[in-house]
Amino acid sequence: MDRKFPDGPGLLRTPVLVTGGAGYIGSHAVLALRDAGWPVAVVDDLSTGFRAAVAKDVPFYEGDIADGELLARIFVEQEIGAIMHFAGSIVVPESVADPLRYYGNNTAKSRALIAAAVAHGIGHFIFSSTAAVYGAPDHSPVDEETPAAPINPYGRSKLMTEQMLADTAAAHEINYGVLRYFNVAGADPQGRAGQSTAGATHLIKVACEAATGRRDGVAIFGTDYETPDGTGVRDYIHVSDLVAAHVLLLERLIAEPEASLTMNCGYGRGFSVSEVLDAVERVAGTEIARRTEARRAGDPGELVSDPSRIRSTLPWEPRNDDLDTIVRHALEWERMRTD
Ligand SMILES: NC(=O)c1ccc[n+]([C@@H]2O[C@H](COP(=O)([O-])OP(=O)(O)OC[C@H]3O[C@@H](n4cnc5c(N)ncnc54)[C@H](O)[C@@H]3O)[C@@H](O)[C@H]2O)c1
Ligand SMILES: O=c1ccn([C@@H]2O[C@H](COP(=O)(O)OP(=O)(O)O[C@H]3O[C@H](CO)[C@@H](O)[C@H](O)[C@H]3O)[C@@H](O)[C@H]2O)c(=O)[nH]1
Repeated sequence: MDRKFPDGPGLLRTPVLVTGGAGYIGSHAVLALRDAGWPVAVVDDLSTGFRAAVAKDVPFYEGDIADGELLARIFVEQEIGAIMHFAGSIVVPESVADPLRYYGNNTAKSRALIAAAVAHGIGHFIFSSTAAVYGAPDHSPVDEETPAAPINPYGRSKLMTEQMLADTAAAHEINYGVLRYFNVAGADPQGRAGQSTAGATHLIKVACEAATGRRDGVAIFGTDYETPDGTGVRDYIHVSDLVAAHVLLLERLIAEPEASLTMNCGYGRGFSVSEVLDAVERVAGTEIARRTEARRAGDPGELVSDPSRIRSTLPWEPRNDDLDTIVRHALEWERMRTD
């Protein structure tokens, strides 16, 4: 069997390099790609990821996305034709405290990766961007025409990479897909992957750790936002639906090599911090101690996607658009933890 044509002639499944494939979202992307028959390789420096998150039979390269020699070797050895770029630093308050680290790891190193991709004729590039590029919009939900106006270094570090990609695709033989994720949560419904991040800061993860006794409780960062109950509102998307969108986007980029796309990735509805904690209590069947703290630096009050573009562009049918399902899968993963 030709590994690029597992179903015979038709869709060319070029080998895909997944950067950050040992991380939370990247490890789910590896599963989704393999489930759909794509050959995959991973590069990850294991700074926040875990070797065990990547199956042993997936070619794994431990190293940095800015290491040009390593990338050149991977591109040749694995006959890479497309990149899904998940590697990066992801914590908003950390980016406020240490901005240069974020501009280094998210912007400068993405530039090195994009340069290597161009130099080696890689045709397609999918980038993990973020709703944080919208900053604190004065309306909700936000569509992609909403001017990007990030309010923290994390969002700015990602927006610059979006801009580099647009300029690069205009000048070179590469097309790209930018997906602006809203809040990613949950775990593989089959229990093959989940979020293992040490010292996680994401609300659903933190709440699940509290529900399983790994934390004393949950701090609610701000109860004075202009939202219905005063706590922050976000659009939580199940990680498996998110990575499914990546696979569809890749097919689209290959089918239409002249076209590049920037799309929100969310469900288009928001839940407040209090509603999320209620859901975790409901699903876990246990109470979570809540304490109120001041707003967190760099946090907008409400961020909800308008998903019209992705819904009209890709044949994307989310399967887990339900807060309790997201929480249930996250909790199941949490309960399987052995560390
Ligand atoms: N989790 C979310 O809610 C969310 C929302 C919007 C966007 N994103 C984006 O999605 C991507 C993946 O996020 P995640 O939640 O899986 O985070 P994660 O920390 O679990 O995964 C990131 C992975 O990248 C690796 N990595 C970091 N810097 C690297 C480097 N220089 N070279 C090689 N590997 C490196 C880490 O070891 C880790 O395995 C990030 O780019 C993030 O900005 C995440
Ligand atoms: O212990 C906690 C953690 C979070 N929150 C609140 O919960 C909401 C969600 O916070 P969090 O889960 O930390 O996500 P965000 O800060 O919204 O950022 C996430 O979502 C962004 C896209 O919206 C991504 O770009 C980021 O990488 C990702 O960290 C916010 O209102 C927070 O203030 C709490 O009240 N207590």
